[in-house]
Amino acid sequence: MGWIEHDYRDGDALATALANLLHATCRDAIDARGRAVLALAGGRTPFPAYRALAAMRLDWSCVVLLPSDERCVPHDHPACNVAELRKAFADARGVVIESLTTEDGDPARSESHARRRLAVYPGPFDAIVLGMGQDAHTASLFPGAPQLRDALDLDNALEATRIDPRPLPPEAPFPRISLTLSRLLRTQALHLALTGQAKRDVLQAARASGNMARHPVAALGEGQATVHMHWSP
Ligand SMILES: O=C1O[C@H](COP(=O)(O)O)[C@@H](O)[C@H](O)[C@H]1O
Repeated sequence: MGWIEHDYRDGDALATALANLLHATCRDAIDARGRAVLALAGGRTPFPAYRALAAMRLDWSCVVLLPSDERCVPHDHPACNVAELRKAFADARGVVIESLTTEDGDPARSESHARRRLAVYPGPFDAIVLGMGQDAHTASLFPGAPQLRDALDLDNALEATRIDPRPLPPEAPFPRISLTLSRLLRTQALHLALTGQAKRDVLQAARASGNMARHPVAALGEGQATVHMHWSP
């Protein structure tokens, strides 16, 4: 649909603003439907916002969180996104945190597991928060992955897919499970959180090229939801 850019003076301001937006989203969804469902990126960037959100008052037993993507590692591995989400929301009593992977992180079993869990939440997400890597991947839609083409196909009815990044990113060299583009875009609100000028430049180049195979993040503009880009230096 379109992109709206929100610039903040620093990471704290970004975290506070994003946490306030997500809090309002959850409150409204709980009032309207009795439940809020959020999909949340892993990595490092959005965690200050998640921690700020977790400290807010909310009927957390009415909130469901799902990772946007996951590394295929055992759940006690330091690179596991859902383990980091569980830590960030440890004080949010009653919150339900779904996992896209099996406990052992086996890629094939995790892909089936993710599809089964997603089928429990057929409606649009109330909000999704995404991040972006320096290579323009978002969720785990990595340029060069053999599964990328199908994962970006908006007619693909599958909601989650295994992704094998090529080359494996050195900071997290694992196969992944990612929501597909069609599932990522089925959301009432779409937030993309970025820090640093280098990532801003990558996003600008991605949007200018529109080449989704090289810059998967550019595909976020393909849906009905406005992409709210939250950036701080
Ligand atoms: O591997 C991943 O990377 C991206 C970006 O992470 P960041 O640490 O640079 O913020 C993240 O959005 C994604 O969920 C994660 O699996």
